[in-house]
Amino acid sequence: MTTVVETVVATVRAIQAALLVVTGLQLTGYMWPPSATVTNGATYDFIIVGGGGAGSIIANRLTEESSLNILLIEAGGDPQLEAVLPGIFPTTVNSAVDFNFTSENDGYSSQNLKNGVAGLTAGKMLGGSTSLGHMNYVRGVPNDYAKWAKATGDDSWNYWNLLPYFIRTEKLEDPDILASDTAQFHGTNGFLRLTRQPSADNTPIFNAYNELGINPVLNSNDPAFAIGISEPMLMIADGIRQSAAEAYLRPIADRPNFHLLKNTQVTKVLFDDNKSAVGVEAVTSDGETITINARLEVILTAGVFNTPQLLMLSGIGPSEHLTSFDIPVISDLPVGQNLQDHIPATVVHTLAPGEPVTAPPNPHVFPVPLTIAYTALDMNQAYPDYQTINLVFPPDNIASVQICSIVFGYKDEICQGFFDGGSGKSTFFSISSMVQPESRGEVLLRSANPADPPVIKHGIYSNENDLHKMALYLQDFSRIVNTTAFRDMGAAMVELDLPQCNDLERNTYDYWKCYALNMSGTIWAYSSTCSMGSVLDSNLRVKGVQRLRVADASAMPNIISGNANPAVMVIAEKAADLIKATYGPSPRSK
Ligand SMILES: Cc1cc2nc3c(=O)[nH]c(=O)nc-3n(C[C@H](O)[C@H](O)[C@H](O)COP(=O)(O)OP(=O)(O)OC[C@H]3O[C@@H](n4cnc5c(N)ncnc54)[C@H](O)[C@@H]3O)c2cc1C
Repeated sequence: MTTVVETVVATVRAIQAALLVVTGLQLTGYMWPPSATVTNGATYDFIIVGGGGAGSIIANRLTEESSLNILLIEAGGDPQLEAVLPGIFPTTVNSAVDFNFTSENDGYSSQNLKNGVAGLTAGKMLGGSTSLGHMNYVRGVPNDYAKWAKATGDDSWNYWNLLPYFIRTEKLEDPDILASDTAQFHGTNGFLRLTRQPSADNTPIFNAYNELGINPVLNSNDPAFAIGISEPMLMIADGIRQSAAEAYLRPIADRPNFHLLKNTQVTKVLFDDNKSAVGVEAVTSDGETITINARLEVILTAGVFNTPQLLMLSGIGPSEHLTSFDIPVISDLPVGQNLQDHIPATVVHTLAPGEPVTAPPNPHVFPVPLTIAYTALDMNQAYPDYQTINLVFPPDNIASVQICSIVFGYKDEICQGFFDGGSGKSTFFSISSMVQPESRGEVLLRSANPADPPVIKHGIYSNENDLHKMALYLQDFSRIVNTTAFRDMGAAMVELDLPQCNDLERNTYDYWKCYALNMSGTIWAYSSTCSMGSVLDSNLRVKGVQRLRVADASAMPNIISGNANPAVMVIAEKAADLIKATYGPSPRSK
């Protein structure tokens, strides 16, 4: 007999196939800048590789200087309907607009995920992962950025010096926050429109957290906020996803100095004898290999997995690893070596029928009521230990299966267990993630062929201390079921059949440790594979070579405790300023 999970997965696959057909109609084509005609041997002042979260911003800012000619090269094409409508993000996973990377099965962690691996989704289209991400906008705490300043030895990377960049990016449209004392920390004239989606359904959740000593917070981007629960800002406005493509590329479509080459994969950065980056090699949509010259700089913004792969293919990386693929070494650097990710595990509670009442689905909004809590075992800490994303699903709602099976990639029997356990009731779906992991993974070359995906060793729980801490965090979170607010809603945790943990007494440290080890995958906050301080200097320049920068999520020295994208945006905004400062107002004279 076909299970609910199998039916839902088959339905999503059918929707994806239908959307692929709709793609041919190019319904969203009018929204995006057209592709330029770029001939073999053409020259631009700057070449930006990757039109995602960071690359779109840098393209926007550099083309503000009318004397500069900018080429942005993007491996994917236009974001289609599923990437524009915020409510149907699960249909983008494992589709044509996802690079579909996975971690390697380490035979240890993530064993209750399909094939024992985490699905490391990465967007392949204009806007990159911001065109398929989950649109939450939480910057993290000043302590995160203090670590950046320490790692780089450059105070310009601390939170307070980055604050003008946060402000510059934002166009906050939430009336409550704008009327509050914390409005001073936000911008209203930037490109990125931000809203919130308060819901009465979250009230019991706030009450439960309050009982645990975790207070409701209006603004999760208040720099004084480290511990608390809030309805976060969302990168959604007027029913449209505010991807980097929507926010930063659409408005510059008509700039004559902006050139965009879509559906083209850069395969190598080219250097002269002085180790100066002079251009790139790329494969166009019709399979032609071309070279394009950069008069001033090449800027890599291909994301956490592709940027290190591209660097290594170009001779920049760990020398022994490159030599094993007969790649001549130009600069021996620990590229790919510092991969970090939040470490999440999902717990589901059922609520009594009718508790709470949720609105019908609407593709223009975030699909369910959402809160994010930041918690620490030591409540006096200036930074959180773990984050819990709380989603409330109406009874027998298949969206919960989509999130479980497609987005998180849990095995069918796990998602069926969640679904059956919640039958006839609303469910409270909580994803608790360690936000300051000590574990590290790595990105390696699979071969010297750019068409082969990189080897990604996710590395979660490679540091045993993380597993110990995660057990404590899940045990800490489990207290919620005993709050009056949850008891009033008849809440009960859904018991899963976890072969690895079934012999352990429920709710003990050992049980949660087993649960964490087997239920943890990814929450897509990956960062730091080409970190400032080791691979890059604090001006985002690749060490040991000239005229080459990296300015995407891979540049972070360490992961931040919020969502990744706000941090990526400030890196990109600052990169643009650094580049403008280097080349001055008349770059052609340099
Ligand atoms: C499923 C998911 C959910 C997320 N949810 C959130 C969230 O709720 N909030 C949040 O803040 N962050 C979220 N993130 C993270 C956020 O989207 C990323 O941190 C951010 O997009 C990273 O920006 P980037 O520029 O480093 O990479 P990307 O945005 O991934 O952009 C890289 C771009 O480079 C292109 N590219 C790659 N290789 C090449 C090549 N060789 N040649 C040419 N182009 C190339 C890609 O196609 C892509 O467009 C999420 C991410 C994912 C995957």
